[in-house]
Amino acid sequence: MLDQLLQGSLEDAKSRRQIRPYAAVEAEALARPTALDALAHLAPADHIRVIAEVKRASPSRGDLAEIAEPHALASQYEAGGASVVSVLTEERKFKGSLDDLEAVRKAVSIPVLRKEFIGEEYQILEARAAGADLVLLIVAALPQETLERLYAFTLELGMTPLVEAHSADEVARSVDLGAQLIGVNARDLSTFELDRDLFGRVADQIPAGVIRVAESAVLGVDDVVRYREAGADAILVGEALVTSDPIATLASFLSV
Ligand SMILES: O=P(O)(O)OC[C@@H](O)[C@@H](O)c1c[nH]c2ccccc12
Repeated sequence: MLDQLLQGSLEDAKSRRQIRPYAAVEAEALARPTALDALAHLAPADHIRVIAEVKRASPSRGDLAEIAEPHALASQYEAGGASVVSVLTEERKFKGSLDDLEAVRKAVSIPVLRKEFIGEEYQILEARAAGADLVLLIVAALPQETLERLYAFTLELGMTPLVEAHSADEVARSVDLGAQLIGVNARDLSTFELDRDLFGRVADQIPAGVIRVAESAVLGVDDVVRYREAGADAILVGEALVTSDPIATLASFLSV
């Protein structure tokens, strides 16, 4: 499934590239104002940091919310105290788009993450051209060499890579990369199975000073407390926010 998602994202990028060639997107990316310092926004604090996600649907959970105005939702996230907004741009299964990302960028002044199945530089340039400050790099989707290349490319553009792991081995690969922001996804992107204890088992492998993000299946305050106790600096939350009053839900999470 993960491979299928990556191949789909790469095919869609290829179609866009027919219309907006590499050099054109590169020029746009380089003309953007400097990316925001996401690590500063996510620095450990006396409350948990929230990366709030604009997410319409997922292959594991189906349709979640219509979200006709992603920029309005993102503004609520910012008003509610989110540190970063994540925008799913994958079109086929998550019903997102780069247009969503651009609209969100215009609406908020906190950092914005492009959430996509990234496998080549072009997608990272597109992210920067649309105003993203961070991109997701999924360890399970990429050979280490490609991961290293895309990681370095992201840094060259002044952006922050969020490196996502789903096992002890993948956390080790993220640490080897020198990642400063590591996400542990409770959901296996190949089987969609949830492992809510994974973060707690691997958190100690992440060196001090690296920001630790617990991703997926945070539905209520109890989950936030559990992740906080296990050492999470931040959580990445989609479903719980798009299916509730986001301001109230954020307030409850930030009170932990
Ligand atoms: O909606 P949730 O369960 O709160 O999950 C958010 C986020 O962690 C999830 O969307 C996610 C984490 N890693 C990903 C990689 C690709 C697509 C989606 C994801």
